[in-house]
Amino acid sequence: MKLQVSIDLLSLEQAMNLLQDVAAYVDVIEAGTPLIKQEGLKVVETFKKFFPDKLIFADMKTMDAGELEAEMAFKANADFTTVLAVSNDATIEGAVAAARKYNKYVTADMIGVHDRVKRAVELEKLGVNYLELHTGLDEQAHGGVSRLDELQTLRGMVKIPLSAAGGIKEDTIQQVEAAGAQIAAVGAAIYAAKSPKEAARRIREKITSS
Ligand SMILES: O=C([C@H](O)CO)[C@H](O)[C@H](O)COP(=O)(O)O
Repeated sequence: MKLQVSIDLLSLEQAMNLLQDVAAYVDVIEAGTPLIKQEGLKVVETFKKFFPDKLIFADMKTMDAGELEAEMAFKANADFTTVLAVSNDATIEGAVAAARKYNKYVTADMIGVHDRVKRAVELEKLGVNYLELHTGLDEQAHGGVSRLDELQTLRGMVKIPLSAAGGIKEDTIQQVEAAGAQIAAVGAAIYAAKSPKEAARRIREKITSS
């Protein structure tokens, strides 16, 4: 399982400072949606420029204009972009077309989807590369927790790789891996830790495969 650091900080400077400490422990660097909205896609370009060996994940959370927004992310050197699973199939198809054109990946973020099994099967047919089971920050603030049981269910339903995001911590990372995620996205448990470097190192240590 790959470890992704989700950077929901609000400035490129803060993000780069964080990465000096934690990049060595992660496989994927995520430019969080608020960070992209605050600073623009230059964050994605900068991450790739300074960390060319890492996969760069642009959390665009595209809801419309799928091909256009995915292309914007890939032109900024993202390896992954996200499209919201709740969006129209035409939006998903547009993002998939851009991913194929640039030979990159599109992840469908399942945030807000009610029938996740049904939508997962549809998304696989639409050609997305990854499915992200995601408990968003607002949902977490209202008691939402990681959906490990659903991760296992989806693992049995679709062949494409699964990623997990939302509230993953040092003491749950092994359950995420055991449930069948190929990527675990960890945000606050790293960037808001007293020592982000130590937190990232400990989380990395708990992952058995790579
Ligand atoms: O995608 C995210 C959220 O929608 C805000 O951008 C987070 O990066 C993702 O939920 C992981 O963050 P943590 O829950 O802090 O681990």
